[in-house]
Amino acid sequence: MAKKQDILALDDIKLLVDTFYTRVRADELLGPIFDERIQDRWPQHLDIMYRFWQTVLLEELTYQGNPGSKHITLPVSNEHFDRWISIFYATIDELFKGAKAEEAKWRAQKMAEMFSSKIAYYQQHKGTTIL
Ligand code: HEM
Repeated sequence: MAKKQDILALDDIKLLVDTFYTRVRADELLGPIFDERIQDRWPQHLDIMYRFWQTVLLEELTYQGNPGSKHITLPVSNEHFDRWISIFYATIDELFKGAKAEEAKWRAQKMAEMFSSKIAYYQQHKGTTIL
């Protein structure tokens, strides 16, 4: 197998995103939640996620959006975020190695913590957001 490299270009981002969401869709816990919300918009979702990670990791500013608002009403809890993070980390570690690969895991973990606390607040306060 070829030696693992860091996430350096858009093709690397596409490989990461495609591999990760193929696994997410096949996962019995997360797959139905994504499919229920995204339905037939998977090509668009993948394109948004290429842009998101391109902006975060490569500093090429192609993503504009408000990810928090897309997650707040999802029927998820810590269990779902733990699964998301575990699939994401495994995908990164299998495909890449280096500073950007570590940064991707760190960023995802921070966003998971933020989404998870906002969602918990929303669920406990009958639909009030703190966004
Ligand atoms: C339980 C965990 C998660 C679930 C179930 C989930 C689900 C979703 C779904 C269904 C969408 C599409 C929303 C739509 O188009 O209507 C989405 C978008 C997105 N997610 Fe997540 N997500 C999770 C965790 C995360 C984490 C940890 C990150 C951090 C990198 C993340 C980043 C994003 C971004 C950037 C978008 C695009 C928002 C936009 O349209 O601008 N998600 N997520």
